[in-house]
Amino acid sequence: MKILKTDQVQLLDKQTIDNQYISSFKLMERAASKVVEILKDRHKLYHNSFVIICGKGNNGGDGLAIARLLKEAGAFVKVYLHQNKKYTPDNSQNQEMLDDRGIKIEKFLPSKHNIVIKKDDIIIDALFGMGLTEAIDSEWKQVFDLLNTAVCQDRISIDMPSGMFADIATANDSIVFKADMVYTFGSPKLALLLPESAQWAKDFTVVDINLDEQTLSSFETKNYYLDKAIVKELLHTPTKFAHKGIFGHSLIIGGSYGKIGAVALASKAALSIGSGLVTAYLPKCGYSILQSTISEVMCLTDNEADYIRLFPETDSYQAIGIGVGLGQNADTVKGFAAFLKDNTNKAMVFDADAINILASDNSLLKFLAPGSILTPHPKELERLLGGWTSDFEKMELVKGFTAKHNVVVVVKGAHSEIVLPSGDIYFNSTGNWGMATAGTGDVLTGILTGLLAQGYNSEHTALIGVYLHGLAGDFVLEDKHPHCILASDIINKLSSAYKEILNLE
Ligand SMILES: NC(=O)C1=CN([C@@H]2O[C@H](COP(=O)(O)OP(=O)(O)OC[C@H]3O[C@@H](n4cnc5c(N)ncnc54)[C@H](O)[C@@H]3O)[C@@H](O)[C@H]2O)[C@@H](O)CC1
Ligand SMILES: Nc1ncnc2c1ncn2[C@@H]1O[C@H](COP(=O)(O)OP(=O)(O)O)[C@@H](O)[C@H]1O
Ligand SMILES: [K+]
Repeated sequence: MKILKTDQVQLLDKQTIDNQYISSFKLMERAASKVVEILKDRHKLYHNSFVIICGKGNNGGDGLAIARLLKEAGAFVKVYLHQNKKYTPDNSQNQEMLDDRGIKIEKFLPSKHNIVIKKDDIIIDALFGMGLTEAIDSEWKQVFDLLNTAVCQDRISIDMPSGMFADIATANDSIVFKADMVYTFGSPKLALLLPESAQWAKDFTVVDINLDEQTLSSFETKNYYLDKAIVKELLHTPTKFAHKGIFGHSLIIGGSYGKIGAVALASKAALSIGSGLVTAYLPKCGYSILQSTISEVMCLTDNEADYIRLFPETDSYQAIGIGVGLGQNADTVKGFAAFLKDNTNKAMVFDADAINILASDNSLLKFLAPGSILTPHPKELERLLGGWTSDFEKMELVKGFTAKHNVVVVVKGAHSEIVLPSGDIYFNSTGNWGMATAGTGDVLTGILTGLLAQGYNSEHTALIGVYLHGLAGDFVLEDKHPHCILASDIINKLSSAYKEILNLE
């Protein structure tokens, strides 16, 4: 799914109105009724009251329409409207419709408001949406302070949390509504996908309002929301004559004393995603552990007992994943550098300490084979690139890195960002906070290595792998609370993830 910029969203709204022969009022009504349908699932309409805070524009118009539809559905609503000289036509029309139905609108000024929130209320923020052009003025502070601190049942924003920009950074000290849930129209807005937005948007749902497909497909974008449709297109379908040679041989290099489990997880994940054969290369101390943990994985050991000094030959392998549990012993670091220089044509998956070693010696970066995949979590990324002042700046830095070194970087997180050498970024849509637990990154390394072994190119590998990893994590929630997820549970659900994408039972 494409992630659109503000001007594209505005054009798309306009084209939808033209091409579907509907009025802008009708489109607003469609948007409002979709939100009310979703609200019916989120809340028992009769149990709570909705306090709807509306602005002067079409975001406020949405709020007014939602108020009317909620009232018609039997909910108790209280409507506040920013007092203004001018309202958009659809906003005014919705005001009239509320008047006609005897639904009272309380007007307020930002500097002098009469808004009251009670503990059973659900706040709906419809003050500013995609029309936000500048940071909200300090005269609004007391309104937002009240809305953000009042004890209530739920905080919902329509389209965007008011005060938050959709595709540029919002300063940390800005006046912004803090939403538990954002119902955003058409496509996810870029800012909603970035970790720094979590302070204002805990979660979001994309509300499909049937915007014009033809216009949508004509838009250019560098940013995508990685969804099932994209991944389904990329998956290969093996024939009945397939043999394990076709599915490739993966090599997982890693492990040090006390960190053999990381290699076990990555190796098992590589096998479980479909690699034909998997060999693990680890220090001697890992031999018995690995062989007794996973019967299907072959094992090669270094001469050292507790860490890796000499790295293996790679000719027999179609894919290599390196770094999990590796450690940074001086001999390991030396061996790793030599190994990189010997394999400048072999695209690999780099994780954990492999990334840390690259970060501590930038001169090694030039030896990365084109098409390599690096999977840093934010701390590792910081070591690699230095700091950044906002997530928007971070994206630009990563794009510069992937273009310069011709590699794919997966910035791991809630919406892991897959950054391609072209500068295209795919934000993952699967996964949950229960995956923030030991070893889940090792599982991802194994998945990516196993996909590379099957002949997927690096870009497709990263897209498929990150999506399936998150989806498998979501399947674990069918029988476990997020706190109880173990990395190995994710491996066990890879089959469900594959089946879901291919619509198999
Ligand atoms: N037909 C359409 O175009 C549709 C629009 N929709 C809604 O319309 C919204 C966009 O509406 P608008 O373009 O009217 O804009 P908004 O309602 O988001 O903002 C209202 C107005 O506030 C002003 N403004 C911007 N920044 C301000 C600031 N810092 N302080 C004070 N005033 C400021 C601007 O003049 C802007 O037009 C979307 O977010 C969505 O909620 C939906 O109803 C779907 C259909
Ligand atoms: N809040 C979250 N929502 C979804 N996925 C998450 C979340 N937090 C972490 N993850 C995923 O969990 C994995 C964690 O990887 P990593 O930090 O390397 O863990 P480890 O080093 O323990 O293996 C990544 O794939 C990341 O995208
Ligand atoms: K809003």
